[in-house]
Amino acid sequence: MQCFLESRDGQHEPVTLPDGVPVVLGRGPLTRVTDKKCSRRQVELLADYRHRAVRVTQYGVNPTSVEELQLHPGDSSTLQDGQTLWLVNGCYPHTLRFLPAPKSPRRSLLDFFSPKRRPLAKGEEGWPSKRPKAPSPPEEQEEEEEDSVVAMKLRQLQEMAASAEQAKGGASCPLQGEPSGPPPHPRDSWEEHGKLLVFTKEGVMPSAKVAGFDLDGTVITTKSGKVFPTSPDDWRILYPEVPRKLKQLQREGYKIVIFTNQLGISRGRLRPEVFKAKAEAVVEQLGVPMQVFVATGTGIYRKPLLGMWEHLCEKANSAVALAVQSSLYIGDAAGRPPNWAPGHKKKDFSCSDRLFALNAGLPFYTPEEFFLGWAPAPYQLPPFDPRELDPQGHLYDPPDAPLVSPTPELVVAVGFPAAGKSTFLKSQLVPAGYAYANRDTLGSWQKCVALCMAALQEGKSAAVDNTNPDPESRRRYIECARDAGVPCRCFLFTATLEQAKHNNRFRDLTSTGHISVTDIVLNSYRSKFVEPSLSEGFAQILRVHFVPCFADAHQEALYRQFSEG
Ligand SMILES: Nc1ncnc2c1ncn2[C@@H]1O[C@H](COP(=O)(O)OP(=O)(O)OP(=O)(O)O)[C@@H](O)[C@H]1O
Repeated sequence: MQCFLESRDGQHEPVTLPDGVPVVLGRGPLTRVTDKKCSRRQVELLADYRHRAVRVTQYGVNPTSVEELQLHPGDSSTLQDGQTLWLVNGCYPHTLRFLPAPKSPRRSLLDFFSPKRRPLAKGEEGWPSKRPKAPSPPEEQEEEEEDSVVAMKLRQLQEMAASAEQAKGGASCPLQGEPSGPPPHPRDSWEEHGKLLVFTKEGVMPSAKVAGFDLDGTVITTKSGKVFPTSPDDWRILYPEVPRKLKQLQREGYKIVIFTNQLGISRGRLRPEVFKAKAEAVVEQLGVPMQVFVATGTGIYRKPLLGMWEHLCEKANSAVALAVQSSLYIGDAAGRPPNWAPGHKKKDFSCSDRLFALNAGLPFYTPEEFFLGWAPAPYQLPPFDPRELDPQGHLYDPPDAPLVSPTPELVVAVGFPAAGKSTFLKSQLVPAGYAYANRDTLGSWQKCVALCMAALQEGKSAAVDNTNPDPESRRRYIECARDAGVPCRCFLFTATLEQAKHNNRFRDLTSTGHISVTDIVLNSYRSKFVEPSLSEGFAQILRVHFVPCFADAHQEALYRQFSEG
């Protein structure tokens, strides 16, 4: 028996629903849904093969429907074989299919899977608006025929995955749910993907359920008692419970994976061979086949960013889809405050493990909670939460002020580096004809003043895109506007220091040609900052808020991850 959720409008390949393993679906690459009304974690689906049904639980804000029944957040309902699930707001219909062993198809695959059907909205002709009638024998036959075609398509995908693996010299890896089951990893191996190293121990099995662990402070600690190891063999297993618990997880079908940040490697403080030998020795001592992901530098692989997790999902689990809600992640960088438990005086050095789990949607535990059964400790998340930014938020205050002036003016930006000044001015003012002055590109503030003066004399407006933290830096432009006889407005960008740091990291990851801003530069802005005031000579001060807007879903997914612990 196999169970699939099939996109009725052919938007994506059928999603496998393993028996008893919760699968969370929503906006994202799996469903190809980009609609913001659909949460990334819209519904949880739990298949029950014995009753040929799936329990649907809504997590998202907007309604998911099971046939005619509209759910609310937290509601659950049962989806039966052949029934339709509308992912959100009556859109994105999916049919539940339980398949017996595949039969040989009587129809071409292409008949069923292509050409792509146009997405239909709920109620539109061609989609059931009511529960389907009890199938009569001919309908049953028709359904069986489609079923076998779906099954064959899946088999074909499996064969493609297997032959791709073979072509790479790896083992053939059937998709999850096939009777033969994926084979274990044949031999110990290391792979390198830029700033990512991956060790796979002989015998590792792919699985939908992953038990992920941080390394230092979670699975091992130093023998010396120092915070940092004093030599390559300065390590020991953190708690005696660790190997026992890992073996139990393995017996329960979890794949054990370690995710570790080792910035020292790219900083030249730790030789990769030395760390590799240590990782292999730790795995050996734990006595369980596992994978070890090592982020050797900054960038997308470094926790809390999801590069390592995504690599596991996409390239290192033999095409077996991961069930995030049934997986878990354990780490000691959990944002716990000082004295979080008796005898634990120090606060956690960071929150990056908890944030990594939050970014991935993984259930999270500290080592003490997981291995020792302690009660959850208090913790603090960073002050800036990229998940909370509202794309419908209002852009500036006061809201009744004109954004663009019909008569010439000079606009002076004030804000942290990476607050979003250039993006805003280039998208809002430059298209309206404002000349644009930026010290980074022109080279000096004198050249900025000259460019503004020239534009104003031509009867054009101008905008100055510098941080301008204090009255002295702003005065040059106020005087320039006064000399030209035009008003000068201040656009104060309200993004906080924490958000500016996040934006800066995002910019480093997504664009080239901009020098990364250091914390020293950001802190220098903060210490120089003097709130702009009308008394400096501004005609108006507009407070400009950061309203997120992204080129595509991939960029948004990256921006909305916590990027530093
Ligand atoms: N509204 C927005 N939505 C999403 N991302 C944004 C938005 N505004 C800016 N960003 C991103 O934030 C980063 C910093 O933005 P930007 O370069 O505009 O800042 P800035 O204040 O001009 O920086 P600097 O002073 O260092 O030149 C960029 O990666 C940009 O793509």
